[in-house]
Amino acid sequence: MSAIGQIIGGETSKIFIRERSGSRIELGDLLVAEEDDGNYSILQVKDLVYHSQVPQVMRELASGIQLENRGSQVEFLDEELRNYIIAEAKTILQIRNGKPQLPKRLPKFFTHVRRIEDDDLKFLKKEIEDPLYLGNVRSGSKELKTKIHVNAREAIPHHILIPATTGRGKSNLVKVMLWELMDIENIGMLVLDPHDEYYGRNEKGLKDHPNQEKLRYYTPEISKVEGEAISLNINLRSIRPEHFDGIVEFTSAQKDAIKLYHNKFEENWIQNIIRGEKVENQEGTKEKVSPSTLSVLQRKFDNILGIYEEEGRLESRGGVFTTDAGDSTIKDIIKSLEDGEIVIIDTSRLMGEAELLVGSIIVGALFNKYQKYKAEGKLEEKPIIGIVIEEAPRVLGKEVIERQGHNIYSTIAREGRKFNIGLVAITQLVTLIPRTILANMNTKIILGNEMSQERSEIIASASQDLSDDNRAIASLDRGEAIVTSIFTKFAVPIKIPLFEEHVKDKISETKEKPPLLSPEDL
Ligand SMILES: Nc1ncnc2c1ncn2[C@@H]1O[C@H](COP(=O)(O)OP(=O)(O)OP(=O)(O)O)[C@@H](O)[C@H]1O
Repeated sequence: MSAIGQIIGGETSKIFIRERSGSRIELGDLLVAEEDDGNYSILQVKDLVYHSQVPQVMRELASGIQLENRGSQVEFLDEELRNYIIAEAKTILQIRNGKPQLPKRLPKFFTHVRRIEDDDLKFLKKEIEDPLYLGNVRSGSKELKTKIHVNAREAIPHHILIPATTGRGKSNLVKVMLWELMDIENIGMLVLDPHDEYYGRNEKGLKDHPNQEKLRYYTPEISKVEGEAISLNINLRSIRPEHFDGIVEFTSAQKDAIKLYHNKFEENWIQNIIRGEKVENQEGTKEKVSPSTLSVLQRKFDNILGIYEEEGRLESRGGVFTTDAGDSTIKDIIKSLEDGEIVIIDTSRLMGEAELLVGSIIVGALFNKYQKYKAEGKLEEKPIIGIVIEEAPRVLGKEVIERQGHNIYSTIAREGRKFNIGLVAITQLVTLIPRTILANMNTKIILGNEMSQERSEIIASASQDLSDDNRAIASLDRGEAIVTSIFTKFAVPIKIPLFEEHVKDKISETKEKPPLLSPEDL
C-alpha cells in the first residue's frame, strides 16, 4: 500500500509525520511504519496541524491580495512544497516477530508510513477462549474487518463499565454484547432492564436469537408479549430488611421498627407493617413503634412496592410485589443464573428504587450462595455471573454510598471478582462514581462524551494511557468507541455494529448453514 506520509521527527510520545499532499489523514487514523526486518510500529494520529515554511508576513500579504480580489491567481510560492500538514501521532504498539509489544523505541527517521490493513492486525486474531465480540477495529472513522473480542470469563468478573452521554449507542452496545453472550456457555447474566429494550418485545431483540433455551424474560405484562415470557411476581415474603440496605433511606427509628417487625413476624414483616399490626413491648401494653413511624413506613412501602391496604385487604398496584403469588420467582431466577442463562427483568413498570430492590434480592442471595461455593471449593464449577445495571451511580455513586452505606451492587464492585460475579455498569456520569470503584472496573468501553469533566475522569481511570485522547473521545460518533482494558495490549478503537444489522447477518448466517450431509451423501 502506498505511503501517505513520512516521519520527520518527534519523541517517544509524539511522532511528527509530514502528510503526502492529498492523503487526507484524519484524527484517530491508524498508520503503520515498517522497518526493514518485517517488524513494524502502529501509530495513531492524535492531532493535525498546518505547517508553512512561508513567513507569516508573506502569507498575510498573499491572502490580503486574494481577499481584495486583486489577483486571485497570486502564487508567491509553490503551494505543495511550502505548505503541508503535519500529523502528530503516537506509537501505540510495536510488532516484533509477529508479537505485539508496548513501544519502547522510536520508528526510524524518515520512514514512510501507510494506512493500516487487516493483515497488520493478525496478532489480534489468535484464538481466545469464550470470545465476546464488541465490534471491529476502527481507524479514525473507517471500519476494518478485524474483529475485537475479549475473553468473557475474564472480563465480566473484572467488571465492565460503559460510559457515554445519551444517544451515543449504549443500549445498542449492550444488546450486541448480550446477543453474543447467548452463544457462550457457562455465563449467567442478570439484566435489569428499566426501558424494556433488550428482549425486543416490539422490535428485534434477544427473542430473535436462535439459542432461545438460554433466555428467560420476566415481565409484569405477560399477556402483551408474544413468545415465552414469565410473569414478574415477587412475593413480599421474599424480601428481607437487608435488601433495602443502601437503596432506600430509613431513619434510625424506622430501622428499629423494621427490626422489631422482622423479629416478631419473620417473613411476614412487610405485610404486618402495611396492616398496621401492633407490636407490643415485654409488658404487653404499650406500642413500641410510634404511629407516625409506622405510617411513614406504610407510605414508603406503598410508594416503592405499590402495596397498600384497602378494606382490610392488601392490594398490589402494578402487580409485581404480591402476597399471594411469586413464591418461587427469586429461586427460579437464581437457578436460571446458576444454569448459565440470561435473565432479563423488565422493570419498566417499577419505580427506580423497586428496580434496585428486585436486583438487590436476587444478587444478595446469589452472592451468599457464591460465597458458600467458594468456601466449599466448588466455585470453579459454577458459571460466571454478570449483572447489567443502568444508571449505575444510583448504586455506585459516592454520595449514595456515603449517605446510605454500601449496597449489594457496590459490594459486588469491590469484592465480586473473588466470587466470579461482575457488573456491566452503564453510566452517563462517571464523575459520580468513586475512583476506587472505577479503578476496579477493568474493562471500559468508552463511547462519545461531550462533557470535558467526564472525559477527564474516564481518562484518569483508564487501563491504558489515554492522556492524548481527550479530543478523540469528544468526537466519537454513534457506535464508535475506545476499549481500554487490562486484557488488551492497547486502547483499541472500535466500531460497534448496529444491532439490527448484526442480527440480520447472524440470523441469515444460521439459516444459510449448509446441511451437514449433502443429498448425494444421504
Ligand atoms: N453502533 C451503531 N452504529 C450506528 N448507529 C448506531 C449505533 N449505535 C446506536 N446507533 C444509533 O443511535 C441511536 C441511539 O442509540 P442507543 O439508544 O443505543 O443510545 P443510548 O446511548 O442508549 O441512548 P439513551 O441514553 O437515550 O438510551 C439509535 O437509534 C441508533 O440508530
